[in-house]
Amino acid sequence: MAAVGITARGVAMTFRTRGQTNTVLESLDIRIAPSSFVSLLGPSGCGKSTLLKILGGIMKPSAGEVRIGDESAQDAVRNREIGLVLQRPALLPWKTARQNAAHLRMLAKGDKKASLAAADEALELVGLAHAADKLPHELSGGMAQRVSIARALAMDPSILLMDEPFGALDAITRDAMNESLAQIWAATGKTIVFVTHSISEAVFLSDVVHVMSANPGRIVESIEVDVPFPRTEASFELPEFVAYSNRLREWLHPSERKAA
Ligand SMILES: Nc1ncnc2c1ncn2[C@@H]1O[C@H](COP(=O)(O)OP(=O)(O)OP(=O)(O)O)[C@@H](O)[C@H]1O
Repeated sequence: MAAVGITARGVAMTFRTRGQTNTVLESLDIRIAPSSFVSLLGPSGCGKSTLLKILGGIMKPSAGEVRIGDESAQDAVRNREIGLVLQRPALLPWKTARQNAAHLRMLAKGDKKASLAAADEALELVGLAHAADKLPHELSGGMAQRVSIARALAMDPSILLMDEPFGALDAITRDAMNESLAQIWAATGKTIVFVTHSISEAVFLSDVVHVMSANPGRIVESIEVDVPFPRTEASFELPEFVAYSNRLREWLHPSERKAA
């Protein structure tokens, strides 16, 4: 499917639980360009995951409107335009990597042969073709997460939503996954919305980083990251990479700025 953009206007989200009202998001506007890589960065509990679900039509906001391309968010979900990758890969333990990668597409479309072909292509893209016949217990954490990315890609969504997909991985694996994801993005041109706590991950991957603050969650700054592509390990050393990281750190840890 062709990549599309997302526009959200006046989004608010209030949860009511056990008589308590919690306004998590308020008066939030965001515009995400087709084929862009956008990160939502902010402290724990500021509403990143809630915003991600609203942008992907998975959760209905209390107020405001979300458009995905020229459709309502609900229509985009119905038309299976949204791919989702979460922190835990949640693979079916009795299915091979290939069968897991094909699973959602098979459920959605019922075309076994085409689903397995799409899974093979997606596994190739995530660098896991050699492990297609392995069962989940034979995969490392990074490999399992690659399968979950392949599972989302096999659906050929217009938008890929990723909620801290590498948060449970060790630092070395995480760096490798980030390099792979940058390559996948370049190869597919998908619109990717990525939730993270990590400043360096956000700068490395994104062309726009939206910084969120808490209580209620708002976007306080949107930074276009003008670091040349393709980004590699060497990108971390570039003065502009360090400058963007410092600027984001000041937003996230204002007390450090005052103390400095
Ligand atoms: N379904 C829900 N019902 C009630 N409250 C919710 C629900 N989902 C989220 N919340 C509340 O909304 C707030 C924001 O949660 P959210 O998961 O969006 O934050 P986050 O920035 O992604 O956090 P983290 O980085 O820790 O994952 C939290 O206070 C959370 O308790």
